[in-house]
Amino acid sequence: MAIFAPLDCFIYCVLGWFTHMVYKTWRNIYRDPLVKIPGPKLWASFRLPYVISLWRGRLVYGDIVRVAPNEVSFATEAAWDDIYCHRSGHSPFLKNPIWWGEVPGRAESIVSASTTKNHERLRRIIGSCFTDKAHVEAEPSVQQHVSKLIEKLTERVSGSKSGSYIVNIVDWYMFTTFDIIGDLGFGDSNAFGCLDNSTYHPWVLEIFSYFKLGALLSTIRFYDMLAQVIMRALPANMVKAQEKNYQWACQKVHRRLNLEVQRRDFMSKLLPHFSPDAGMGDETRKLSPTELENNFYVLTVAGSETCGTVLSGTTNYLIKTPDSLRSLTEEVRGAFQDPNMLTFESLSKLPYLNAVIKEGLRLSPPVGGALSHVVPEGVTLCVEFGSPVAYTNVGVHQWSLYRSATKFHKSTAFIPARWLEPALSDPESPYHADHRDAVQAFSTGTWACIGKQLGLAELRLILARMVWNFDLSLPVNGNNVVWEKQKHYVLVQKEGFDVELSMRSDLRG
Ligand code: HEM
Repeated sequence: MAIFAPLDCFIYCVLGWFTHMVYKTWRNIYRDPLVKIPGPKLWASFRLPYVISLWRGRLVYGDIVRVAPNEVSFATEAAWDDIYCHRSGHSPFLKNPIWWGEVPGRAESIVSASTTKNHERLRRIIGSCFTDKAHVEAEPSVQQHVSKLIEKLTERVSGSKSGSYIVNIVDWYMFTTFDIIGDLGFGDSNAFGCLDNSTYHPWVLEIFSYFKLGALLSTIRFYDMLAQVIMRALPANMVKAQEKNYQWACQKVHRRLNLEVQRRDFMSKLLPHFSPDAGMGDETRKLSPTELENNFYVLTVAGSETCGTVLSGTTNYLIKTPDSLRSLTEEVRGAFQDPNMLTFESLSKLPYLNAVIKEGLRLSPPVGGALSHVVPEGVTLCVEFGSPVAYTNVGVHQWSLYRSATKFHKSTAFIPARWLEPALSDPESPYHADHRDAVQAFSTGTWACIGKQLGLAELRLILARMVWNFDLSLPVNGNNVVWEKQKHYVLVQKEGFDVELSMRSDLRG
């Protein structure tokens, strides 16, 4: 009987692995059902180039691109419906579990629900926080925090000898959006106290660091064994800090749960759907305590960072396109003599403000990369490229779609007019043929943003109050940021930038 020495065994293993890799690469490039889909051969051969690109915070571009052996990124309007909307007679394209893996000890949330049934159930329950009635009831809280933002900035501007004050506006927007969500979510108008203290609450800062870390760790899940090793090797203090961060939010939830007050916040809407004894496994059941905790955690993050990004991006473009800023300022000031007249309802009717926001969502979507879903069996997608591609990861790449020169005239320029007359109805307008329906920054279909109405109302109110109260400009010596040069780790890694604020001349005291 031949006995292999350990060195021989090792060499045979390496040779075997090498042969397997060569075969796999050859098959990925020449025999895979996705071979007809355009994309760099290297990316089609291995997942590593895609992972490296994500690690570097860079997004990939192209209309339909095979970005990894089993992943295709779409920048086409049709893909919105194909991937994210219910298609009669077809199974749904479920979320890619790589990005929404289970966290041990936590119940599923609306964004991580692994089955359609549980997602439907959670969406129905959480939807009670976002009805038209809930929207009206949320307005006083939102108004209160936006007024505080203006008050704090006014103090700074009026206290400055030069008559103007330079602020890192990203921070101030984030202070505001987190304070709003802290109030609506935890029923505590000072849950984070960012505006009052003019600084980030430590919990918020920690959350920011987890965005990047979470995205990086998710990419490791593409390599199952490596992921297991790395997850086990994570420093204990890091894991502990993350758990502490989560527990802080849970405590806030329980504090609110025990408050015997009538508040028109998210909890007041969820209480009828909550039961401390709710068990698992029954799709009609009420929210259990751990579900309540995790879903509040998700709402807090989903409802703040996103709005902060769009406000920051839109302002960044506005201060660099003075004509747009002037038109917006004139519209808002011309429509309202008093800041109390700026309401959810009245602002929803301002054409230029809404065009500015649409353009802001186009050029600074909070989730720029593709929201990855998995193709179910028996479904065809992008038929021009061949056979059905079951189990392929697919998603609409918002950043590529919205900046595509074939879909938008002067696609990288900030032009609110593309959303208004005459662009809408005049075929002579260079913007008439723009693919406006392609812009779905809130996503669409089954998993679309449940907080869209609230998000839009916040964007309108904050932007409108800013230009109603202040003259905004790009400071000569301030910290500037080119929005499109920032890195993306699923969400935009926002760098702060400065805006110069001065009181509008007729309000100077
Ligand atoms: C400008 C503001 C916002 C933008 C652009 C935005 C964008 C998005 C996008 C793209 C998704 C889809 C995510 C996915 O498929 O995984 C989403 C989902 C979601 N958003 Fe928003 N969002 C915004 C504001 C808000 C606000 C204010 C809230 C709540 C307070 C919120 C709560 C949620 C929730 C709970 C989901 C998950 C929905 C589901 O899976 O059924 N969002 N949002």
